[in-house]
Amino acid sequence: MLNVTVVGTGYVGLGTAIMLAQLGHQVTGLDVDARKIDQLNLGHLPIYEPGLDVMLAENAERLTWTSDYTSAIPHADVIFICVGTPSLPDGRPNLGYVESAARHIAANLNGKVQVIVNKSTVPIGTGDWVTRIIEDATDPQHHNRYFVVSNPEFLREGTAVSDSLYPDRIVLGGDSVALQRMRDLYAPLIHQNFTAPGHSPRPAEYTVPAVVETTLTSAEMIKYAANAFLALKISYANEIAGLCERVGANIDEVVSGVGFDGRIGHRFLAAGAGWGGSCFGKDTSALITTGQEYGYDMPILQAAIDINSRQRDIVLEKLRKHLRLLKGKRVAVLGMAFKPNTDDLRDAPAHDFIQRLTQLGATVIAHDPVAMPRARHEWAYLSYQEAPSAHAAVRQADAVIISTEWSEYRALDWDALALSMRTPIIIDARNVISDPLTVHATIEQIGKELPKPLAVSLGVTA
Ligand SMILES: NC(=O)c1ccc[n+]([C@@H]2O[C@H](COP(=O)([O-])OP(=O)(O)OC[C@H]3O[C@@H](n4cnc5c(N)ncnc54)[C@H](O)[C@@H]3O)[C@@H](O)[C@H]2O)c1
Ligand SMILES: O=c1ccn([C@@H]2O[C@H](COP(=O)(O)OP(=O)(O)O[C@H]3O[C@H](CO)[C@@H](O)[C@H](O)[C@H]3O)[C@@H](O)[C@H]2O)c(=O)[nH]1
Repeated sequence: MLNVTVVGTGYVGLGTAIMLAQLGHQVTGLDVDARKIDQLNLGHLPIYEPGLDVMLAENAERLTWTSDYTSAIPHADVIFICVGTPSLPDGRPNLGYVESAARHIAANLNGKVQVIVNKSTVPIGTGDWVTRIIEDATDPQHHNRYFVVSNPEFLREGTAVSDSLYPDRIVLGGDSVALQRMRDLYAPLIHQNFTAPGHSPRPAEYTVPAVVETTLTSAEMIKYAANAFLALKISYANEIAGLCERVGANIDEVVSGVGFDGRIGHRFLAAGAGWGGSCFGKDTSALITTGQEYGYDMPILQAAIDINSRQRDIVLEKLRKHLRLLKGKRVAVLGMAFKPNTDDLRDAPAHDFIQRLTQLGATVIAHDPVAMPRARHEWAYLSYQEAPSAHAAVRQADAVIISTEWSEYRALDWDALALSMRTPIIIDARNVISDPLTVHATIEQIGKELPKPLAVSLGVTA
């Protein structure tokens, strides 16, 4: 058992802290946001992440929450930095939170061997920079006792529990002494000999994670290269989807046929409204700006970003094709979170849809199964109305955009919903309607040319 402190209790910090407690470690979670710490001390999770609340309760005796660096750092064998690194306007990550965390950590180190782990996604070279911050602030006699490691995080929101407990790989970059401590820390995960929680059992096909040990620099690069490749894959699927629409092919059939090639695979080829979230946009931009700093263009990544932005325009164009003038129209937006099973609204396509529709004079009625309370604060500057259910959002609407593929939207009786609309125009930007030909509505999906709609009761046809 090791003493661990996790600095930053957002999506990654919470996942990390609670996972490490599940492995048997004694963990302190630290955040400067006192409201989050108060909530955690009451046993409440400040984010929505399926299964994490149960794991928090199950491991309560191994978890402590605080905002106080002086009590959280000195006793820790391993200190994780999990603070945010949001984009600056020029695309570079804002390292102010990392710097502040590093300075506070440095001021409270204890002179014994301690490992500081960068889990935040940080530009290449940040590990060395954090080392300098620590060395500048500490007694030179102790410098050979403090080690900085890069251990990037690969969890996805919505599946953070299983991604943390059953990862594909653990990437560890740094000096050999520090990596030995990291292997000790992760031993139950590496050998998969911890007690798995009942609500997230080990998947039958899962064995053990690969452990990839590298230099600090390579570990930092692995994180960006992985995210950029996933973003690229989705943009590629969206680009092919556009051509499918023009030549009469069907993207689902195309992806199915392409993905059976083991070199390509089926995952991350779902065409739709494009990628959102806090990572892909930020990390592709960061990689491009790193390239620029070294005089090296990265045109493939720029194309992935451009295609992703165009994809949001394409969704709105599909709407305007049928609705023409938006002024005075009532448009329902189903799904506000950037993906299902999270309340995270960062870079969600729905944000752009709501903003642009209201700018064009439409009234927007939005619904999300879990993200509406968060949107009330974070999107307070947008003018939309909330609906208590998907049914209520769609009733008497002139059109609906499905912007997030929540399973509850897949399960809706779309034919009945279409009947409740003023004009049944459905822009299914996530291809959730499995049998569009049975719905009496004008339906647009991504990457498919749908036959003419069934007779539409209120007269709008394609
Ligand atoms: N969200 C994801 O799915 C994901 C996955 C992998 C990697 N990452 C990376 O992990 C990092 C964290 O992302 P996140 O989504 O958890 O961010 P987040 O915004 O949800 O959480 C960051 C937390 O850090 C706290 N914080 C800021 N400055 C602090 C300081 N000086 N001391 C203590 N706490 C401080 C904030 O109050 C906040 O609670 C980012 O670099 C991100 O790119 C995120
Ligand atoms: O085939 C696909 C798969 C995803 N998406 C979209 O892509 C975005 C990102 O989805 P996902 O990757 O599942 O969610 P994140 O939680 O953002 O996770 C990504 O970003 C994290 C932060 O770096 C990494 O840790 C993860 O490995 C990486 O998958 C979402 O808007 C999805 O709707 C698609 O459009 N098509």
